Amino acid sequence: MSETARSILLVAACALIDSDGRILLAQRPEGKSLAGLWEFPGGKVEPGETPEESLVRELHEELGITTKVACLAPLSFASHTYEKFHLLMPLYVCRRYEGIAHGKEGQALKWVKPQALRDYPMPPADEPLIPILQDLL
Ligand SMILES: Nc1nc2c([nH]c(=O)n2[C@H]2C[C@H](O)[C@@H](COP(=O)(O)OP(=O)(O)OP(=O)(O)O)O2)c(=O)[nH]1
Repeated sequence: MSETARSILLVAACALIDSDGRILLAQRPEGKSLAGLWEFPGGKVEPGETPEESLVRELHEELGITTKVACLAPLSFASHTYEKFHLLMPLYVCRRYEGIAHGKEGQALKWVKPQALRDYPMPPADEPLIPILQDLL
């Protein structure tokens, strides 16, 4: 391994879609890395979890909504080198869930039309995912 070798960080993320075809973005809070940027809900996959199980858990913890592994459809992934790690982030689409999303950890949320995604600054890893979502929706 070279001196600059980074470990891979596996993060599962979700494009939650509402009945108007809008996508839910969450703002990263102050004090965290990439603070203020808008991201897809999700988080690190913990040991012993599948990415899908991790997302079902995170969506409940972060947004208070309930969904199922079977309601998560893989769409694409991000693969991006950050300074401290290499992010590998599968992106799922979820259209079937119960409850009303609210920022349970104090984070701002926004339902965004696909054409307006570029109005919300996102982490660099997410950039290539935008046209994929715009094509889908
Ligand atoms: N959930 C999510 N994370 C993303 C996206 N894009 C992106 O680069 N990330 C990065 C930010 C974090 O480094 C990591 C997700 O970590 P996390 O949400 O579980 O944990 P965290 O923010 O508390 O982590 P940290 O930065 O405090 O270490 O993935 C995205 O669209 N959604």
